Amino acid sequence: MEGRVLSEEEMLNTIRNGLPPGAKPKKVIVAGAGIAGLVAGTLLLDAGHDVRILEASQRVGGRIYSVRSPFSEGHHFEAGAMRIPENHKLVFEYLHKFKLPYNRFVNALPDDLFYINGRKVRSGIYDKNPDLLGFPVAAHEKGKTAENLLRYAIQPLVDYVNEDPERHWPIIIKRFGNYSVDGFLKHNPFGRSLSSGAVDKIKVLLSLEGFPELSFLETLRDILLIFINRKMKWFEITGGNDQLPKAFVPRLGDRLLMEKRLTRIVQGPKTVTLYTEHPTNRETEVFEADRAIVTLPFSVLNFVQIEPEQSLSYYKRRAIRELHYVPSTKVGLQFKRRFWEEEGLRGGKAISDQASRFTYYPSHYPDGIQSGVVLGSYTWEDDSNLWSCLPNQTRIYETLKCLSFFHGSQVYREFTTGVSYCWTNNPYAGGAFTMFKPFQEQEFGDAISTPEGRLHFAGEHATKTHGWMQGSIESAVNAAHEVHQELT
Ligand SMILES: Cc1cc2nc3c(=O)[nH]c(=O)nc-3n(C[C@H](O)[C@H](O)[C@H](O)COP(=O)(O)OP(=O)(O)OC[C@H]3O[C@@H](n4cnc5c(N)ncnc54)[C@H](O)[C@@H]3O)c2cc1C
Ligand SMILES: O=C(O)C(=O)Cc1ccccc1
Repeated sequence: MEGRVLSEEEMLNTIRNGLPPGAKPKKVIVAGAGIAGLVAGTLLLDAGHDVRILEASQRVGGRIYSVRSPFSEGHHFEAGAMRIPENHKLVFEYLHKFKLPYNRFVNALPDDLFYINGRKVRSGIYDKNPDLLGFPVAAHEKGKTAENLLRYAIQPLVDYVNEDPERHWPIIIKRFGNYSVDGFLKHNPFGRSLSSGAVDKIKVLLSLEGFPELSFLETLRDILLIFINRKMKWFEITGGNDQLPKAFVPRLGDRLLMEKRLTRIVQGPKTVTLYTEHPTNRETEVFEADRAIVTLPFSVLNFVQIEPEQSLSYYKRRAIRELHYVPSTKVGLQFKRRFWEEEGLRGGKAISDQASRFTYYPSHYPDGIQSGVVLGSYTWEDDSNLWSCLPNQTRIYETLKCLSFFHGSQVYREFTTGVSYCWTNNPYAGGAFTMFKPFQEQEFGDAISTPEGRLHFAGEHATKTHGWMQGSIESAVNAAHEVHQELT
């Protein structure tokens, strides 16, 4: 990201101690009350600026969304952000700041269930005999797990980055930013090409199946280097991740203005003006400020008129038009009894080549109850598009059908209620998170976060940590520093 190179230590220090003193107070409008808007707004308010946050919906949190209805007994399911890797220090800094309790999110177990190519195998058994799943790999690829095969393909790249990440990542992006997932694995630039069967094995087992045409480097950075790290510990906020965005509300009070959908921005010589509309009664309002921080996903920002158009650079306007948003659908199902635990699944997951793809079992539930909520299906990209065309009840029925392949007909007897959520259909998100397509990172990656006139930009798209709460917080701290230090 050009112009914003705060180190992790500087960002942690800002969260702990606030923005540096002495800046001239400004009128600041923040568009969007997701975690990025809440962080940026609170930091600037605490530093003495006159802040308002405009949010289109009726809740804070955006893509952090703990769904509690129609579940009973204190249950919920995470329609958005569900797990926090231990190295996402900015997220934990806020969990500690707000004294929010958190517990382990059990991302993988040796008892994880695979139901692939018509074969049902436990993860631990598959590790010992990777050919059990029947992928048509080449002779020299036999006996290797999906992780082994991936590590073989990416090791020269990983070694080069690890030599000097700061200097080498930009070189890697220039050299390999045009590779897709399929392209890099099947036409490997290091002479380590994999067969189609081996690439399919990687995509099905390492959750890349939805991403074949996306930027390989992006999937490497956002998914592979994190998810294949078996030593990584994962966490979740006990009782629901929405407690994090909600924790900002008391400090913001009436500076948080809900049901104000941003429709137009006009940049003037001395001020910036934001126009909003009430989502239902269409009442319009006007807000003028010295600076504005836009945290809307670029997907939905396409519906906001920004004037004069030339006040945005060509590359920024192109990024807003072209940046890719990953579709994602989740289905949460409540059961009377946590039958999966009898199969060793206290947390952990099931991976299938059925439409459900990924299933996650609860790592935690309210004390003293027998029931449990399972994330029955979690899909991305093309896999999610299969579900977005279905009504809620059909999604629930189809997910139960997939789960019955793992757990038998008891799933129907134990099922009590469920709900699904499709981010493609959310008018304030337009998808789950950003991921670059080939070439996009080199062509306009740096333009995403750069300020333009009196407009600043934050959100998960405005970092290189796409798809994580950590990325949103990184971008928010950087944007808050930018606005704070501007002289006018
Ligand atoms: C399915 C899914 C799974 C995920 N899993 C994880 C995970 O496990 N761990 C993790 O760390 N992260 C995960 N993430 C990513 C994480 O949720 C996001 O990176 C983060 O919440 C984004 O925050 P944000 O503030 O950048 O954007 P958002 O949360 O999208 O906030 C933008 C806000 O702007 C509002 N808005 C939109 N349009 C307008 C408008 N016109 N006017 C006014 N307001 C508007 C929206 O309502 C929203 O509140 C996941 C996301 C999804 C969708
Ligand atoms: O952990 C998850 O489920 C996420 O959605 C995080 C993520 C971020 C970027 C790519 C894929 C998944």
